[in-house]
Amino acid sequence: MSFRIQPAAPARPNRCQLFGPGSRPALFEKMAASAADVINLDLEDSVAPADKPQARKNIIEAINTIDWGKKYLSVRINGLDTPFWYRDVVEVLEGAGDRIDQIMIPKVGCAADVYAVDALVTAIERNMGRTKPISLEVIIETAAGIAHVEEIAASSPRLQAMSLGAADFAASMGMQTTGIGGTQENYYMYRDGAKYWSDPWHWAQTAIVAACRTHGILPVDGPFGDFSDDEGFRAQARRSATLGMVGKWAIHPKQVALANEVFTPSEQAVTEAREILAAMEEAKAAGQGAAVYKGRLVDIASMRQAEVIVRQADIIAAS
Ligand SMILES: CCC(=O)SCCNC(=O)CCNC(=O)[C@H](O)C(C)(C)COP(=O)(O)OP(=O)(O)OC[C@H]1O[C@@H](n2cnc3c(N)ncnc32)[C@H](O)[C@@H]1OP(=O)(O)O
Ligand SMILES: O=CC(=O)O
Ligand SMILES: [Mg+2]
Repeated sequence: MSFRIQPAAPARPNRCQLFGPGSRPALFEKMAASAADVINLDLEDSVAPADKPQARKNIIEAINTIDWGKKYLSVRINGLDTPFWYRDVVEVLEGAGDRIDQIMIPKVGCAADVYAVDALVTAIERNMGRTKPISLEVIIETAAGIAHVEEIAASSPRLQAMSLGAADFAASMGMQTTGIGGTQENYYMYRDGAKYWSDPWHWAQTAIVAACRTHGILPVDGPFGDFSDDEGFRAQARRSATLGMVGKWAIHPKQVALANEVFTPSEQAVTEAREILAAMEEAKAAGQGAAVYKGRLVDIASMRQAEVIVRQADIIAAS
């Protein structure tokens, strides 16, 4: 227990983050027309080193000229272990005007990584007289990142979201797989001649969710590489939603509808949540802290659970 009240995460929809390489400007209009809540224009791993300068120019032009509607607009910079990141921040923030909302920092390994970017962003904002603050999101995708996840979650008031990056995470951890998210063939229990697949991403996801929820940050599931496997994507996304994550990346446009489907609470779930709240209001009016709803116990903790679902639905409805 703690006397501190857990801070709420930002009240904006973050069901799907659609990625596109900064070196493929032909995709930008399509990204803007998609149903993703968040757009991530990439300067990092989907852009070859020689293309980084042109990708920055493409992104700046796109931010300034395309109608992005209500989308939350984020640019993924290069990691702090590269010579590219500072120019990414300076050029994009100086060139992109007020429409850009967020900078995504990949491969964050400690709180000081976020501090360094925060310091640079703050200096640029002051120099430009920018009044709308830039927010930050980070990717946990290294052994150091997951080892320091809690201090990273606490690192900056600008920090709004944290994703698990399954591809780099697997590489950094030395995992014996080239699969990006989802079921891994060799990660199974064996009994009586049958295999039971388990979830190798589970513990990293729960560590991220706990750190995020402690500090009022949106926990997000990262990429699912096999974009021809809709059911695999759905299963991964449903596990993430059940664990407390609010959304998932799309690395191909066909994944956007799948993520929106999973991370939008169903009508049935919302109705049930509202009925639980009503049942508990009735119970409270009768001086009771517990009640029976559809044959099962509900009490004041059930109200908090129901409120999570109602809040998600309200945020989406208001967007
Ligand atoms: C894994 C670790 C990470 O860091 S993931 C994040 C970084 N990676 C990325 O940003 C990659 C994003 N995705 C892509 O670059 C492309 O979707 C890849 C996977 C290469 C596939 O491209 P392509 O072969 O063109 O796909 P396709 O022919 O099936 O496309 C069908 C229609 O959809 C379009 N499309 C493609 N990608 C996007 C996208 N990211 N956003 C919006 N639209 C996209 C295509 O242009 C094509 O459109 P049309 O039907 O021809 O009009
Ligand atoms: O950046 C994402 C990843 O999976 O790696
Ligand atoms: Mg990565």
